Amino acid sequence: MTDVSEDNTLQKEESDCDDLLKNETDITFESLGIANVLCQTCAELGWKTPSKIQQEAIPVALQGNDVIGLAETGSGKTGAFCLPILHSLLEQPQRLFALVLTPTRELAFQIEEQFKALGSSIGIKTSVVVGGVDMMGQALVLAKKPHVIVATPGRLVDHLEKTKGFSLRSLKYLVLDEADRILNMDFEAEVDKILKVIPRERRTFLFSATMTGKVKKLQRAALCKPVKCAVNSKYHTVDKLLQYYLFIPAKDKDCYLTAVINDLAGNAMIIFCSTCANTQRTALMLRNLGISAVPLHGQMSQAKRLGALNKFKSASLSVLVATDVASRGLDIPRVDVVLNFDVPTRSKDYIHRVGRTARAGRYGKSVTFVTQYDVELYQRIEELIGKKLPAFEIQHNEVKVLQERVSEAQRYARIEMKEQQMKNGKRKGQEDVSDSEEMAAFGESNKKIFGNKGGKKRKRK
Ligand SMILES: Nc1ncnc2c1ncn2[C@@H]1O[C@H](COP(=O)(O)OP(=O)(O)OP(=O)(O)O)[C@@H](O)[C@H]1O
Repeated sequence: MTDVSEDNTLQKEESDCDDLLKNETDITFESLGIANVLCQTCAELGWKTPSKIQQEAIPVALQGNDVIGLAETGSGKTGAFCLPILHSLLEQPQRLFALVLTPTRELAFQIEEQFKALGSSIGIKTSVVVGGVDMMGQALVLAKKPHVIVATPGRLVDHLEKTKGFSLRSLKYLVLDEADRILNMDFEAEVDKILKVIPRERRTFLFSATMTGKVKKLQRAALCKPVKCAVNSKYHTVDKLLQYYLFIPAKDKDCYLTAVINDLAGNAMIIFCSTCANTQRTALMLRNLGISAVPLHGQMSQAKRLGALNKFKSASLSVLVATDVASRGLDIPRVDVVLNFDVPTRSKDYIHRVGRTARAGRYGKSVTFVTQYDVELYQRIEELIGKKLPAFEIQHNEVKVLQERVSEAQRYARIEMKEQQMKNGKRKGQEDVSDSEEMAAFGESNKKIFGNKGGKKRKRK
């Protein structure tokens, strides 16, 4: 469970809450109709007042409507669907009460945490059903009939088809979180299968920071007279996010990345790359420069994925290099900076990626690296968000100075990649290099290339 009051140096000047969480009309969780016992838990979590999307969606949900919730990243959408479900569960206790579908495994665990935290006083039983984890263990947990299941669609379908005695015929609530993504990620077939085996008589909630035509399609298939609760226009980024672009020659990308990391040293940052292979290569190169970075991508084992994320969350390392597997929903309050090292090919992913910072009223910064090959993609992003971004200021001559050390680090990274490929016997770009001890040791031994400058805590800018 995250704590919005957690300190974050970049955001010193922030107030306790921003417009998204501000309450100018004395609206409280009580006045929205939420049961006292749950209001008490909100207070204990430091949630003084409902966020705007919560103010909009909770009463509509409590009246028994289907809801389409559209609000900025980090604006409390999870609470907006958790609380009405928990309230309803209190009124009508039942096992296998609600199902939440999410596009990524990490997000599933995070949403479960939120249910557990908000439902701690009412003895909620939850279960996460995601791929990459033993089916048998999950089947045993499902046999105990939790109140709430948070799942990725593929694995849930596996259980529906193969696990004896498991059925969702009594389900009362279905939530599609990051709804547009679930469809984009070829989950459509799985979602359709799930819809066929759950009752028509249920409430359905769709939530996302971005909506697509495809969601409207799903809306037609699964929703019953939904009420749209939209806090902002379709493609909005939060005001406390300072967004920049950096136009650079493609051949100097790694040098510029190193320079920007140095420039922003001391901040916790997520670097987004487009492919698993580049994620891995970039993390290796940074480690070889003495910057403590770990990769997070879909070709890593689930244990390593969670390990990388937990290390980053616990502040034991400051740089996470990730694919879009980390772009949706992850709520890590300490993220100060997002670097789009590769421009996202799907413009909407930009909104979700940069939304990993500047959450719940904090400040944040993002820099998108644009090379001569990315201009069109980048222009599409500016069009989508409806603004022209300023250039990130950097001393270009200082970047050149890094060339030699970066080349050396690139060379070591290439060797490491090859070694891993040979070890794993997989084809290029499919290896599962992550933050293994082995790799950490390699990074350590190569700190001499760069000293520890990049990884060292420096005064934040
Ligand atoms: N009413 C509230 N008061 C204070 N903090 C809140 C409140 N509601 C939610 N939060 C906190 O705000 C943060 C962001 O919430 P959440 O992860 O639900 O955002 P989101 O809108 O789902 O974002 P994304 O679109 O990126 O998934 C979390 O740390 C959560 O605990």
